[in-house]
Amino acid sequence: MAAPSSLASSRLAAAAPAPQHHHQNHQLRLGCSRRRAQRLVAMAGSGKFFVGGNWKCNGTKESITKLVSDLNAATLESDVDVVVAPPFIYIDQVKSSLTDRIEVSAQNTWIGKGGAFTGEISAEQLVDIGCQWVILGHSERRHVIGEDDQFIGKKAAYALSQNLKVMACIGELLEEREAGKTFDVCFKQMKAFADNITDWKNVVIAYEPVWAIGTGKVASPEQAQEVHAAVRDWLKTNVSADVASTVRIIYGGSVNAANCAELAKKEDIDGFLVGGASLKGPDFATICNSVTSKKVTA
Ligand SMILES: O=C(CO)COP(=O)(O)O
Repeated sequence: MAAPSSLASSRLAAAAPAPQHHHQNHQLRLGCSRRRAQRLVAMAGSGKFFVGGNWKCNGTKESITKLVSDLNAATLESDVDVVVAPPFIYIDQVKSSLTDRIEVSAQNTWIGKGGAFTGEISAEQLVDIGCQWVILGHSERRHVIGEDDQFIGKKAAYALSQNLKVMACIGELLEEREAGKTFDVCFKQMKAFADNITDWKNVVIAYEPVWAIGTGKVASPEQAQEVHAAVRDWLKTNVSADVASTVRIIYGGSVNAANCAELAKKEDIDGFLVGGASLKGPDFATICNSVTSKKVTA
């Protein structure tokens, strides 16, 4: 989505305001709340539903050939941005075989300009091979590899400076949730991003509670909505009302073809970051097309 493409999205079209009584009628007809309708209008161009597939450290040349061919054959709703994140070594293969309808992301990048950093991949190199996005701050990088908030924030600043778009991940551990610290943890992670990001137009925030990742234990729509709304309020207070109303906040953690529609209906859930289910083309397409749930009720 280099330039946010035609927002002939029925989602936005439905929310288009003037004149006022039409706006209200649409809200009634679509069950779309006034706040959401206003937010969608404010998003003007950048507000498409967004679904990312994080393939993590999975796949072979053979399985990725099959997955790409399934994705190429899938019918995707027009009003959804779709991005897949293969392992670094397969990005080139995916770029050269996947439809342009779907953008490509890396799962990590180096913190600055490339050079003598053995084993790292730079933002410049990703841009060079046509990769448009990078996932940063994923919980597996934070908690398995040990990346901290500041390191991740600086990576975001550098990636954006090189014109990579960023999926900025946040989320609490189970013990943090149980200790009532969910908001504290998410806001602290948000602050590290906010300290390093000046322009949010190329940023999507992914809320991924760690206890829901790869566990089959999806957050309930209410649990996810509660955090998404809190993050949006945090942005309003700490960044700007404009960023709060326009940035997309997507949910990740055991999203699948069966649970995506209910989650997608929630007002502040603007899409998904999908792990396991993104390795199955038809399931991933179903999740992308859950944008249709937004059109019915929000
Ligand atoms: O970590 C995730 C996406 O980045 C979520 O993974 P699962 O969908 O496999 O739970």
